[in-house]
Amino acid sequence: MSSQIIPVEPFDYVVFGGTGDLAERKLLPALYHRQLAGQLTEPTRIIGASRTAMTNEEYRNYTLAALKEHLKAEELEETEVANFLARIHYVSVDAKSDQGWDDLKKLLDTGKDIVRAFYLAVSPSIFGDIADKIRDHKLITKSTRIVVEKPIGRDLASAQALNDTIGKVFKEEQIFRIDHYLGKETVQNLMALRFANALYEPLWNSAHIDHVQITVAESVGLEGRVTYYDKAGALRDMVQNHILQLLCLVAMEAPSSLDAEAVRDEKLKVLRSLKPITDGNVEKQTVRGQYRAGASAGGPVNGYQDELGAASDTETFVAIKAEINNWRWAGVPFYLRTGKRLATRMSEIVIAFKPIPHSIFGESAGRIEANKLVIRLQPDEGVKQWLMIKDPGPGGMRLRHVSLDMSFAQAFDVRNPDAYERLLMDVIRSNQTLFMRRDEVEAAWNWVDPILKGWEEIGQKAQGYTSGTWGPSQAIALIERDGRTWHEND
Ligand SMILES: NC(=O)C1=CN([C@@H]2O[C@H](COP(=O)(O)OP(=O)(O)OC[C@H]3O[C@@H](n4cnc5c(N)ncnc54)[C@H](OP(=O)(O)O)[C@@H]3O)[C@@H](O)[C@H]2O)C=CC1
Ligand SMILES: O=C1O[C@H](COP(=O)(O)O)[C@@H](O)[C@H](O)[C@H]1O
Repeated sequence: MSSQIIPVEPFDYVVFGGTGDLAERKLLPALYHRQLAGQLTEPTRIIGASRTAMTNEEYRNYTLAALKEHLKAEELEETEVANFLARIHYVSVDAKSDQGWDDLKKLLDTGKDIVRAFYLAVSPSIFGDIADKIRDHKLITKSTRIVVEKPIGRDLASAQALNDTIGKVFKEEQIFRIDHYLGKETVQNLMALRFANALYEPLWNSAHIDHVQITVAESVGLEGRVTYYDKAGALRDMVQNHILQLLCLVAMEAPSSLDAEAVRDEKLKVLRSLKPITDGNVEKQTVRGQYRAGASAGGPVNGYQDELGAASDTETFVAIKAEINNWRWAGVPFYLRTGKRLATRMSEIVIAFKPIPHSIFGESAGRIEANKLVIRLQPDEGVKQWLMIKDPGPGGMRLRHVSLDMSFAQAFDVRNPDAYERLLMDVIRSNQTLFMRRDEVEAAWNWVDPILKGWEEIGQKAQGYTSGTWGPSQAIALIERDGRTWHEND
């Protein structure tokens, strides 16, 4: 089964930070995949831009090396690779001086009538410089967009300042704030599951749902992003953006359509309904953790501070009991957790339904488990609905908890595209549905800021946990205090 690929109109994608990690690992491979899928049309160009001096030829070799490193050999079809490399250009540009900007303008002027996208795959500290240079060198055409990577700020004030800086040069409808989780297939499927089926929506509220769990577990550690991560920590790195976006998709009302404003209006209402976690309850409702030496699938691993080479209290794990103050969700806790160097790489959303009100089965039938809907985001994307059924056979009424499984890999014989593939093309299509609007980002910080402040004020320390486990024991206590348990990997 395959879905139809609709080509996009020709574009110039200028990737500031074209020699950086994100471009190498994600952006160039994603754009190549779109070439392979037949989605790129003539005269599309991809223009790397950063300070390093390089010729077009050298950047094509860099791109080829990135494709070889990050894609499977069978994906590198000779003709497609050659066609893709022909689209690649490079301009040495410094965000902080006038170096290279005239060259960039000259190159872009040869594609004046096509869509122009500027991707800021650079440190946020130079977003403002780049936006100003784009304006000063008159690089904005009537079909220009700008793509902004996370982190958008480190608190509400800095996010507002960053949004102001970019907003001085670009209109909101030209600004695409990436949250790559929104580009993941299963995350979009969450909307399909909720709003393309009549089955769940009547049950999707506090009358029928006991609680929700959102877990984004990583088995990797710092992965070289030491300087950034130690200043950020798990709350800023994962919760403020990805996890809150997942929470919004679970909790929002049905938007009137898939239109960007309709969807983002509904997400915003959820963010604004989150009950603040402030000094008084921050200790009870949040857990900070940091990995210590332990094991990963590849063998023994160092602790966070050994990797960092310095003492640090930055959290690499966070668990939170969040609550939403509205009619649909009053009294339904959302347990959130994310961390690095956990037992396995696994992201999932668990909708835990309430138990049946009365059992007609005797004790011999066994324990009746409450229904659960498990939406697996990665790996092994799919959906499992846990139900009670009768154990087959003549041995009387014995009940069993079993799952109806829908594995996407088995149901659809297609490659699961990387999130960036979808998002990069949505920018060209000018579709902002899967991008964050300014007010959403700021509403998310508005909820996160008091937690950060609370941690500082009460001096809440990161609890050590052994690498390769599920985080500090306090995270288990957080949910068990409420008579519930984290869903086990099955
Ligand atoms: N890497 C990842 O997995 C992710 C990254 N991000 C975000 O993406 C952005 C880029 O991250 P990443 O690729 O890891 O960073 P890197 O440090 O690997 O790359 C930074 C890039 O910026 C360029 N650069 C630095 N200074 C200037 C300047 N003055 N003018 C022009 N170009 C400059 C560098 O090239 P040169 O030195 O040649 O100028 C380099 O290409 C960051 O905001 C990060 O938070 C977000 C999610 C994931
Ligand atoms: O944005 C980020 O996401 C990655 C995890 O993304 P995934 O697609 O691999 O689940 C995380 O490792 C990184 O710290 C964070 O900045």
